[in-house]
Formats: sequence, structure tokens, C-alpha cells
Amino acid sequence: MFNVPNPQVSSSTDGKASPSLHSTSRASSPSSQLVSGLPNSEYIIFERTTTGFSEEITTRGKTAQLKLEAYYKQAVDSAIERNNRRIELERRLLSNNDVLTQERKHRLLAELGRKESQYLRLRRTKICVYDFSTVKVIGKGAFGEVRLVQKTDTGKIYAMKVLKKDEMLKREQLAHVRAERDVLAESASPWVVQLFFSFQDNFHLYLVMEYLPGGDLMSMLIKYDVFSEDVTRFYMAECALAIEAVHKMGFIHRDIKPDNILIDKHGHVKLSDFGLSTGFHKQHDGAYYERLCASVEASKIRSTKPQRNSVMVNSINITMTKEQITTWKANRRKLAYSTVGTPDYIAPEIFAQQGYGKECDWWSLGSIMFECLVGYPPFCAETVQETYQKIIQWNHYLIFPEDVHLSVESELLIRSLLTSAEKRYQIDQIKGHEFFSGVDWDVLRQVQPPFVPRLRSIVDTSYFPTEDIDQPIQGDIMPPPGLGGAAGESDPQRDLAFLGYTFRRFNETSNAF
Ligand SMILES: Nc1ncnc2c1ncn2[C@@H]1O[C@H](COP(=O)(O)OP(=O)(O)OP(=O)(O)O)[C@@H](O)[C@H]1O
Repeated sequence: MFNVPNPQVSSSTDGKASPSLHSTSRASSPSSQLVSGLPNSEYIIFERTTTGFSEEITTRGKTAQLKLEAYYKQAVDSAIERNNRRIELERRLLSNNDVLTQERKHRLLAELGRKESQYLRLRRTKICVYDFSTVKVIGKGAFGEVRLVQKTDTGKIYAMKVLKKDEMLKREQLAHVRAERDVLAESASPWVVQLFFSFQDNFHLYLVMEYLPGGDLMSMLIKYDVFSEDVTRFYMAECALAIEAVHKMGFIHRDIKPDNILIDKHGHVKLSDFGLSTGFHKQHDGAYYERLCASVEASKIRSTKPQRNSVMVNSINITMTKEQITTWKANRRKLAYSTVGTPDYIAPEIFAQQGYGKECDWWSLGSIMFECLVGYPPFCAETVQETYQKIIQWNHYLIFPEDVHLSVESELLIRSLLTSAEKRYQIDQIKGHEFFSGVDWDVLRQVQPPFVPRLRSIVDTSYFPTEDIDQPIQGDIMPPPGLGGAAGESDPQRDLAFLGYTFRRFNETSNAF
């Protein structure tokens, strides 16, 4: 790894070469590095080998290397972001050259400079869970819970997602949790929930997001059962634009479902829960984390993915009886809270594990549209295995019930989405579909939504099923039993797996209450 010129460190005091130290000519192995500018014979090279070093030293060396890399990556990234903000402002000043006075331009540039210094100072102050007090637990998911919290120094209200590190490690969710942090941190889109901070302690990961007080589409569907075509049109059109925004950022959501479609204080839609989304960054590659955590025992426990050739239930009801649908609805929330989750909206190509693209999100939209109009998702079944089976053989199981009246356009759009990936409609075809005729796509976020939450205060949680969720006795977030305070004891291997997770938004107060 390091290259040292001969003769200063060419041998140890007893005259013998160190384990990985030897002189060589330039034609060395590709895994060696050379100091440029020296004659070939002058090189002494430490090869990238760990032979002769104890496991402990090797691990410590690797840890230090990864930490340094993460540190410098973050420093370089934030310098690039700072530079981009400056370029963006200069571009805006130039395009408004005629309207802005010289003095105003100087003031705007100075203001940006001040904000940058303030941001740098803020980044240096460590943020932790004790900076927030819990108002209520408002949501649950497979790997954690979501709390309504207040930041004690500013009084601002946020939604805080708390994830257990050990659970993420055990279930190989590292790449997923990193993907979620990245999507939320990179996005400035009005269609994606804003992330203000992400941080960690020894046991938990925390995502501090804007609080969307209108609840989620799952709760609305539980409450209203079905929507009219007009109401469905509004939500499907907004969801289509939200999915398009995620795709434009280079991500595929993969897990679009009513639970992840949140309603803001004006009644507009935002997407959340990017745990399964895949971007194009190295860190989203599951194998990358697997290598990092090779020695972490827990990471070897396999997640329960449906196997391609697993034996499935033989006889599956093509249509569900009324009683079965009622039971499914009664268990809907429980399913959302379980670690298995609901597969109802997942595209068949994802189960087939033969590769997939962004089309999979349009399948999910089709399933949600079906549910909005019919009252239950198209491949709803009594067990998760039956749902998998129905989705894989969707052409046998996609049935429009006779007792529900759907317009021709809505049925056709659903059929254009719930079809094979190659035939499935994409954003332009969706926008141009007759079902959406009359929708003004450019101003959708400015129109009055069909439902606007009526809020009594900034901490109103009436649109969340808080009475169905166990509330903590003390508001604190606790470590696993027997391990002291929330921060607990450090574990170098575990710490390594979550390197670079911490984030602080530049405009951290812009959308918070
Ligand atoms: N920013 C937010 N504002 C308000 N409520 C939220 C917010 N984020 C999440 N929630 C609520 O918490 C619930 C669970 O959140 P989320 O789906 O992100 O958790 P998860 O653990 O990732 O779930 P999953 O099992 O889908 O992976 C949501 O359905 C929603 O009701």
C-alpha cells in the first residue's frame, strides 16, 4: 500500500526484510503501488498483502483505511456540493443580470457565503437522539418505527424513522437502508419526503424527515374502502409524477404501495420508504456490504426471499369470497407492520429474479389503482405465498369483479400496467392515456386535492392509527435489553457497516413545521 524509497526503510533493524517489504523493479504485481519520479531500482514496495500480520492488525488496518476513505469521500462530496451551490447561484444571477443591481448581486453572494459557514459549523456539531423528544409513535414498518418528534432547541416538528442496526445486519438490509438514506438525501423534489438529518448511535439508525400530517393512502383506503374515479385519477396522476421524479433521480423504488404514499398538509402526495430502491451507487450493491461485513456473524443469516422453484400452494382461489376479502382488510395493517410485509403490489419480474427495470414501479401503480377502484388489490389472497403465485401467473389471476362498475378507460389503463414488463405502459403513455384526459400535468401540485387534512395543531396525529400502535412508556428510544443507555457500547465491526450514514441537509429548516 505504501511505497518507500530505498534504503531508509528497506530492512528492519536485524537486517531481515519485513514480511511484505522487498525491493523490486517497476514490473511489479498490479496490486502494488509505486512512488513516481524515482529510478526503478530505487523502489521499495509494500505489496497489498496481509501475510505475516495477525488477523487483529489486518482488521484494524482495514478499518482505518475504510474510515479514512469514507472521511475523504464525504469531504470531497461536500466540497463539490458547495461548489455546485455557488455555480447555481452565479448562473441565476447571470440570467437575471438586467433586473438585479450590482449591489444586490454582491449581497446574495455574501449571503450564500454566510449560509455555507453556518452549515459547516452545524455539520461539525454532532446531532443525537437526545436532541429530540418523542410526541408519539405514528407508524410501524418491517424494520422499525416512525415517531413524531420535536427538536428541543428549535421546537421544530419532524417524523423520525428509527431502525435497529442488528435487525438490518441480520436481514441483510444494509444496502437497503443505505439506499433509503441516499434517495432522501439527494432529493429536493416536492414528490419525495425531505430528509433533514440522518445519524446513528451504537444500536440505531435515525432518519429525521419532514412530518406529513395527512397520513398515508393505506389508512385512507381502510377508511373509505373505495374511491370514485375522479378521486382515483387525482391520486394516480400525482403518484405517476412522483414515480417519474424518482426515476429521473436514477432510482427505482421497487416497493410502491399505499403505505408508502404519504399525504402532506395540503393534501398532496409524497413518496417515502426507499428501503428497497436501487440507485447506481456502489454502496447500494448488496455484495459491497457483504464484503464489508464478512466477519459479522449476524450478516450470514439469510433473508426470506421467495425461491424461484419453491413449492407453492396447489389450489388457489381465482376470486376471493366476500368473507376472505373482509378478513384480508382486517389484517391489512398487521401485514404492514410484519417483517414479511405485503407482496401485493410487487411486479412479477422482481419475484422471478431475472432482472428488472423501472417498469416494475408502473406495475405497482396499476395494482394500487385497481385497489382504489375495486376495494382490494388484484392479487390479494389468504396467504403471502398465494399472492406470490397469483402475481407470477398474473394472466390467469387478473380478474375484474362483475359486481364493481369500472369505466372502460380505467380498466384499460389498469390492464396496460398489469402486464408483462415489455408491454407495460411507461410514463409518456400513461400521461397520454384517456383515463387522464383533462389532467393538467404541469400544475397538478397547485390544484386543490380531493382531501385536505384538517389539523388542529402542528402535532396533530389524528390521521395516524396511534391507538393501534404500542406507545413507549417513557418516550426514550431504548437499546436492546441489558445494554445500558440508548447509545450503548461501540462495536467496531457494526460501526464499519454503517460508515458514511450521517447526513445534514443544507437548508435544514426549509420545510419543517
Ligand atoms: N415522514 C413521515 N411523516 C408522517 N408519517 C410517516 C412518515 N414516514 C413514515 N410515516 C408513517 O410510518 C409508516 C411506516 O413508514 P415506512 O413505510 O417508511 O417504514 P418502514 O419500516 O420502512 O416500512 P416497510 O415495512 O414498508 O419497509 C408509514 O406507512 C406512514 O404511515
